[in-house]
Amino acid sequence: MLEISNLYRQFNNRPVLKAISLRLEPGEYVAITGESGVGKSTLLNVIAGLNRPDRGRLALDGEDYAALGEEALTRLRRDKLGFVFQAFHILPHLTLRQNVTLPLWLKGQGGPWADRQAECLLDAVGLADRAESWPRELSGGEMQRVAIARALVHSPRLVLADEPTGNLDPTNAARVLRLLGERIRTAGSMGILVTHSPDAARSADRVLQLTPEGLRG
Ligand SMILES: Nc1ncnc2c1ncn2[C@@H]1O[C@H](COP(=O)(O)OP(=O)(O)OP(=O)(O)O)[C@@H](O)[C@H]1O
Repeated sequence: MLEISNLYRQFNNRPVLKAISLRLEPGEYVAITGESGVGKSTLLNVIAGLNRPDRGRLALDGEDYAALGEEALTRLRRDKLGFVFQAFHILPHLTLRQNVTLPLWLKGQGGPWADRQAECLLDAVGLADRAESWPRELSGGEMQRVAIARALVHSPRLVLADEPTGNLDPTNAARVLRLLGERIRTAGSMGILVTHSPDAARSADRVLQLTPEGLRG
């Protein structure tokens, strides 16, 4: 379960996140929409433990972030989170298969089994025949699909996806949204999708609106 209560975060004395509360049960998948600059990416970064809140409680499966040092937070991120960033963060010196396998390597799960998981995910995002390609050979949308495959390969407890269909055509967007929803619901994990797209938001179970006053919906 993800529990967020009364979270605040400001930058240079300017409040960005104010009184944010959210509770996600296993198997739940929500979309967060809201105006540009309202703090959606900041909220995902705080939930990912990449950014500490100024106030408020944040706990994943009962583990309170405030009680975790940097090393423990890194471990939580590695073991329990799958993150699709707006700037994909695909490693240029690894092939697509290696990029997608990376979260499994980091958990100490390498070898043929891990390769098969990566191939399965690359297939699911329509890139089965590109496993040995290098990131420099990819289009923006292909890169985005690799990032989604990598975020899901280790069956994380919580998937955080920041505008994951921003660079995709309607067919691939629908494919990726279906994959995200299916994986989260069948694995009983949790998902937060940040998007400006009403179509993408509708693919989640609930749509929440981030406003300067908090999360509504
Ligand atoms: N490290 C930082 N230092 C200072 N200000 C920041 C920092 N990170 C974010 N902000 C500010 O916080 C506000 C929220 O940014 P954020 O990227 O979370 O918005 P967003 O809702 O995701 O926007 P968009 O929909 O345009 O991607 C912005 O005004 C941004 O300038």
